[in-house]
Amino acid sequence: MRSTTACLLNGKALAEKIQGDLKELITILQPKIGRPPGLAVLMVGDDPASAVYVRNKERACAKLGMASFGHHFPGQTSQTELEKVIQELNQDPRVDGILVQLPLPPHLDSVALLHTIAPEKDADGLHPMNLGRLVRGESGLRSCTPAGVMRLLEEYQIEVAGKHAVVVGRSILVGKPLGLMLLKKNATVTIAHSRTQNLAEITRQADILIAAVGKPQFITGDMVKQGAVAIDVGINRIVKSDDNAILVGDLDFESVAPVADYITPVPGGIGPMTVAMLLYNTVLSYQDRQ
Ligand SMILES: Nc1nc(=O)c2c([nH]1)NC[C@@H]1CN(c3ccc(C(=O)N[C@@H](CCC(=O)O)C(=O)O)cc3)C=[N+]21
Repeated sequence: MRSTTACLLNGKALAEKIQGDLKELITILQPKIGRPPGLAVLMVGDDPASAVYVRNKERACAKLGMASFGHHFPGQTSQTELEKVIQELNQDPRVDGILVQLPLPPHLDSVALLHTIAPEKDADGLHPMNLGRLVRGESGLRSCTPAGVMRLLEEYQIEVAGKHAVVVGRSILVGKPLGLMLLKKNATVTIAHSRTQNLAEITRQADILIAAVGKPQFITGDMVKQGAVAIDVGINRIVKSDDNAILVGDLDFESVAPVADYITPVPGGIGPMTVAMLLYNTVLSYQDRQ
């Protein structure tokens, strides 16, 4: 047994630093451009977790001097109506970034909606044009959560080239784009998922292990190699026996931290980085559209 525990990758602190830098950049750009950057956030229905994230995003915008345009629709809003709103936002000169909060109610076709967003305003990097650029290794707007993971690794000067990165989870929001970003940085990438056989055998090979499965405390210490970098993308609200709710990740922090060299906490890890990268994308598109 080692007596040491992993070094914490402080996403909250880095997110604050990034937002401070963006605020300064906005102060310089705004007199030239004549308006602040604007982010439109579309939310459909009343998922309480989504409502919290949307509020966080709007608060962060306000702190930076950005304009946010919140569009909250009832759960039964039609595809056609949402597409119409997105088309108007595409044309709206005050709007630099458009984000459709996922997941959407099941009657809506989220892929078709994401296709409606103008690629240059696609703050979430989920339009096929931006995903295609990512596949080709070209520059473009990048999905916020995976971009946040890469930025955090960079900040702590964690070597990616040549390392074995194992991403657990294959979602379009995180797993797939993150696999491509790691590949671009010359990692050897494995994407594991719910149908992977002998998962622990594979995760134990990871120099960099990323948990993005959406299952609370799913990855335990015995699945992690000594000295690995453990990144937790999960955010799960669980209710304890005393009825208090707490946030936990997809990593079992207690058992992973003693084994890993670096670990991200939840909260305070990748969550705040996601918000910072969303604001970063919006400011990039603000700068580029002039
Ligand atoms: N189109 C789309 N893009 C997204 O980026 C997107 C989405 N849909 N749907 C939902 C998920 C979730 N998400 C989070 C953002 C910030 C925190 C965050 O700030 N978390 C804080 C704690 C927040 C709390 O206390 O609940 C932390 O980890 O420290 C968490 C989760 C973005 N998502």
